[in-house]
Amino acid sequence: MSSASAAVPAHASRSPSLKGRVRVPGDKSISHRALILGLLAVGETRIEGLLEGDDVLATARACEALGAGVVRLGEGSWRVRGVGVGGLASPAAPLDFGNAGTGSRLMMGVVAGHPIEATFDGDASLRSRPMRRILDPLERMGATVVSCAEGGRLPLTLRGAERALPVEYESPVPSAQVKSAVLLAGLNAPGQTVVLEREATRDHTERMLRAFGAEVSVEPWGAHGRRVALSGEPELSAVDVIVPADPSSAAFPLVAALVAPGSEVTLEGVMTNPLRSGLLTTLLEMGADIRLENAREEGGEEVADLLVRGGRLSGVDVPPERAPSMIDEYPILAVAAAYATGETRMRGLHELRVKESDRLAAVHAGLIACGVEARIEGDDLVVVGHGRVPGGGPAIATHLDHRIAMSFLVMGLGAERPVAVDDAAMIATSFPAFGPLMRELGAEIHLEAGA
Ligand SMILES: O=C(O)C1=C[C@@H](OP(=O)(O)O)[C@@H](O)[C@H](O)C1
Ligand SMILES: C=C(OP(=O)(O)O)C(=O)O
Repeated sequence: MSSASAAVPAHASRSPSLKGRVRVPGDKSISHRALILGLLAVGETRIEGLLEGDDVLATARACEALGAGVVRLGEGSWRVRGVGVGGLASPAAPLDFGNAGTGSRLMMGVVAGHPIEATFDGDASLRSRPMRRILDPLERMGATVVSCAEGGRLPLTLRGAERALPVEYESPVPSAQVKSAVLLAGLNAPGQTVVLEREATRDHTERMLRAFGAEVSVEPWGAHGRRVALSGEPELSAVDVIVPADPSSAAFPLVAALVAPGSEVTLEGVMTNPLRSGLLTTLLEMGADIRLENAREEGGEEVADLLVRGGRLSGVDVPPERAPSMIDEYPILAVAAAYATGETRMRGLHELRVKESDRLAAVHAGLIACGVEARIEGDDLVVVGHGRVPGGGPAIATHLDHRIAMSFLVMGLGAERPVAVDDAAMIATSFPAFGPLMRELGAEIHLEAGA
């Protein structure tokens, strides 16, 4: 459905020390959720610091199509006039989610809980991603898949339940998107909807549902998991949401400062929610000089300023149970590992195969193209760092994946020869100001067409 936009080739070359103080844009997960809960609440939700990336803008359009009044007042400042749980209308046209897994999957949960019908579509990357993990629990709650592409993929038409049923659902995959879709469907079901997760995943939906007035209980479950229970049919009331800076975007200037010698960079107000902080834990284990300053709370989330200084890194073993707290950060961790000394083994990365691209394969291929020693062993990625990266290979294939593009551009900042990527256009999905922000710090990153 989304027409393929023209590719934007880009390259990065060895840069002087990075210096400065910057704030990366608002968190993508929280931005999607703020709009969606704004749609489901009664009254006007005021959002400050919304990420204005393509993924989130697609969710804003979908909220409008389902009945919300959505207005942009200024940079990051948005208002959503909601229709309330139960008040949604069938959209007149298919909902185009572009590249966004989170937006499409969470909205499937919303639609599943209402007696309405909607068609979901997206770009070639989103059309290739598995949706059965979402559809299985939603069908149990009473939704019907009217039509879909092979294997339950997009384009897909979903008819929501006439009367949604509460479920107790144990997700076979560690996924905040699955958990969130079930909870959002459960909003319009009587009684308790329960999600059991063997490994705790990001908890923004639970936190925000509470802030909007829903009753949500969270208890430990198993060795690393949680039991999340929502009381259905709450009246959600509009609140003000302040979106903290996205740790998954901060990861790029953070690792850039670590690999460009002599760098000193401060990243302001980065969210430090423990369920999003696996990269920070891992980099500290590798010996990175990162200080958390001015720790505080913003909009119901912990945040801190991160002061990062370049220096030596050592290889480490990253345990599989850490994966949910850094699932989107493995591509950029692989870059840090390439500049480290010794072997880094990242364990249990099966979920990386079903992101915007097969990130395990894409990262491995990119590392090899940059002259870095790396191998895949089962679900593990092993990177053997020698403290230097040759670079200079063919353009890295990014497969419509923003994080692959940004990771390999950061790779180029310390490499002996420039690193090129075939297409940086998708960076606009999560971090539209990546190029200008990195250049402000002194990074030699150049995107064609002035992006
Ligand atoms: O819930 C969310 O906001 C997200 C959950 C994760 O996906 P999974 O739920 O598929 O692990 C993550 O990769 C994605 O970028 C955002
Ligand atoms: C996996 C990601 O996002 P989504 O699933 O929303 O496409 C990501 O941003 O890295």
